[in-house]
Amino acid sequence: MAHHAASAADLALLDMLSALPQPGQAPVSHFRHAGAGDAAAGGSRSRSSSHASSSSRRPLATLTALRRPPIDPIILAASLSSGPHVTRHHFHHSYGAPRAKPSTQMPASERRARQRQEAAAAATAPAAGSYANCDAPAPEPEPEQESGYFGGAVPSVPALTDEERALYSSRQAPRSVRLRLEAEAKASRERAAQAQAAAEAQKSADASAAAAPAAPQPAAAPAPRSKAAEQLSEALHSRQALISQPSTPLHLGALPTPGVNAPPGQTTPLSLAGLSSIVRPPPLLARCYARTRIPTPHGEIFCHLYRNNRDGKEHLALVVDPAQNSAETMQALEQGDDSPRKGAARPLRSQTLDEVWSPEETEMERIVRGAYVGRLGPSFQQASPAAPPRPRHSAAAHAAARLAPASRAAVPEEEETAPLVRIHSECYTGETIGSQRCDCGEQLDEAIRLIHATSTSARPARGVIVYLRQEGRGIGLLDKLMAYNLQDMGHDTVSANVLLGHLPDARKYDIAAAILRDLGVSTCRLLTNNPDKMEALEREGVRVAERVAMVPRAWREELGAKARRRRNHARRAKAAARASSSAPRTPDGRAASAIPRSRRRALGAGASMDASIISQAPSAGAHSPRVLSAPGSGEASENDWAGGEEEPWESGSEESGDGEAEEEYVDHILRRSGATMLGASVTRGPELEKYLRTKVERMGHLLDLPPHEAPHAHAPAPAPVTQAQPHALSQSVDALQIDEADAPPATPHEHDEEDHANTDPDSLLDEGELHALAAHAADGSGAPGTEKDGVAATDFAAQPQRHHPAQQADDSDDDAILIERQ
Ligand SMILES: Nc1nc2c(ncn2[C@@H]2O[C@H](COP(=O)(O)OP(=O)(O)OP(=O)(O)O)[C@@H](O)[C@H]2O)c(=O)[nH]1
Repeated sequence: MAHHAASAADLALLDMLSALPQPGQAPVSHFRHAGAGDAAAGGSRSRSSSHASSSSRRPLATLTALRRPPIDPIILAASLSSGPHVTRHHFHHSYGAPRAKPSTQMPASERRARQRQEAAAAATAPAAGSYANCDAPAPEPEPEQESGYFGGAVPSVPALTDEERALYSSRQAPRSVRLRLEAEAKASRERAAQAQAAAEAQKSADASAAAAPAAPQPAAAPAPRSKAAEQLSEALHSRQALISQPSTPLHLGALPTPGVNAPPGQTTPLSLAGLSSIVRPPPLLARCYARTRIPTPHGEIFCHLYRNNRDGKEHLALVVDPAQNSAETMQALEQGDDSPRKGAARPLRSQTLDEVWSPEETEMERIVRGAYVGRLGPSFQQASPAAPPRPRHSAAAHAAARLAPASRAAVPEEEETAPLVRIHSECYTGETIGSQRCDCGEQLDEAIRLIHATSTSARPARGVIVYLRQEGRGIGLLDKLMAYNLQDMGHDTVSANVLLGHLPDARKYDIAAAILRDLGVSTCRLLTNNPDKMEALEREGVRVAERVAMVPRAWREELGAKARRRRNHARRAKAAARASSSAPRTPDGRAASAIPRSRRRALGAGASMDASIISQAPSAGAHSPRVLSAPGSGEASENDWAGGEEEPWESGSEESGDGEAEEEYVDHILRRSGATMLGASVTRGPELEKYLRTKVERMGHLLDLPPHEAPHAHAPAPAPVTQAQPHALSQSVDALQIDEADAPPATPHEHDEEDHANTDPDSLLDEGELHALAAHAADGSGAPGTEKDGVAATDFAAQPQRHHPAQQADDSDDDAILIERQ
């Protein structure tokens, strides 16, 4: 590097850095902010002696303006103590004789004269402290009293201790070494290429001159490599070997994630330098750190907390499978009987949880983190059989193994027992504060409920919800909140994401697949409408045997109600004719008219909500969702939830007065639906409709829009908004306004329909109904079915109450209910 003379500013800076305190004065590195005491001290100080103090103290105004010390004390301390390689050009140089620093208070004429003097001196001799002195012989030591900047004795710099050296020394090789290594690596690459070319040339020459084989060319002797280069290449090779051998047992050990609480005494191949990031990310490893039982209103689940070496987040798996705690099954697994008994599914049990993390780990420690069998109790604590770390396969290896002919033969049996799986992404707003902008809370609740609903007399419920911490489709809560503001300005979820510089969906599912693999899930029935999730899982080696649709509750309710209204109309006409001869009675002998209207409405709505467990009508296609059977409704029903066929609980309920279907409904609607979270009941509203429509129309979600949501012929689907459209925002707001203006006015008939729907007996319970039910329970005539399940109707009066337009129309009905009761 070319050396140049230091300017006056350079010197001023160096002076300040190297200013050392006079005896009895505060050291430079203290940088005390000037307080009242300082001000007083400063005030009494003479101007001539203010040099040192101006270095160690800064005027109050400057400090206040900067709000920080003038020089970072840490950097200063590091440069003062870290040794020659850091401060070579400053610390080890002689600065020559001290020179007075131009004071800002100096008269201008004096200052200019001084500068002229300095310039003349600089022109004739190398400036003190300049790089020109680098290789000059060390100057004669000057008398001590003259060598100090202040004319006083300069205390010698204490020698560095080893600890300090270790603390401050850079771990990066000096640039010269790095350049040399690079050059060597390049040269060796070139030599290898030359050798290969020579070998190929030789081969072809051999082939052409078969009769007279040419004398072998002497191979180019490999140039001797430096030790550092050898080490580097060795580390790279072992890293690559690790990655290319997916079946090598990889003990998770200390994950390279900050804050990860790794079990002690484990070493990991991942600790091989930071070189992995140069080559490619290390193999994904996910480990279950804790498992615990959570009783939910839907049933028991086991919450597993996973950590991984990819994103530093704690993801969860909610597992439903009573078999996971069976000591017998675990024993069989321990003895190497990996194959499930005929017809029985392999328990959904975390492999990493049962591993022994260190030889020092006690049984109690294992139990506390969840590695136990049976049901924990004060007098029962049994650790799970200690599993040795088993080889974990990469996604690619898993996918390859799955496609092997032997495992293909096993697929049909697997399909039968494949657990219901949902990959759910965190949504604070939807799940925790009950946002009606999305249906995330509802979907999580529905997934837990559906998994429990798979329980039959022959087979217990079995399924997993992988709860990924990918808030806002992977863009984080902050950006999601900003996306909501853009949505309020007229954008949809896709264009809002794009405007914020994200993909419409920035999520990944590799960690979800790793978690599923750890739980022993290789084939699943996936609860989703999102084709990306299915593809991602397949790519990661988890087979999606079937898609089970997630139909928004509001849509099911609405469409089911419409169909039922048509059917019930005819029925009511028949019933009215019969009513004239004999009044219908309830199972407990009361006349139907004695049942509060709210309850009758609730009973009528049963069909729609029970239809919630029936997936979307099957249609042609590889991923057509299968219809799930309703709990207690017997066999799987092929009913079209949107309305053609009669639902099982409807048949005869009006005619026979059988209260079973009604109780089933009350059980479901009051105890189960929306029981887990604030935002989990039924999500509704125009914003939700827009959210869902965007998913279907712009993100390819496999969901049929209900008739009122189907795109209007006059309103073309909005074009995708890209970052290149500067006026995208205003265009889209305009489009929104046009949309509204273009909408055909509602006919009086439509209004009738809407009012009818709002007060229709098929609609869900609203606030008034809940109050009425609570009051009914309080006067001793609690709804049958609610008490049967151990949940009093009064409990539900305390449930979060929803306000929606339908409710206003219902208010008058609620008055009627109260009057009826009196
Ligand atoms: N960026 C963005 N994300 C949203 C918005 N509304 C909801 N989300 C997020 O979208 C995610 C919803 O994901 P999932 O519940 O897995 O559902 P999905 O991807 O729609 O697919 P399904 O499996 O069919 O339910 C959650 O992380 C929400 O936080 C929005 O307006 N913008």
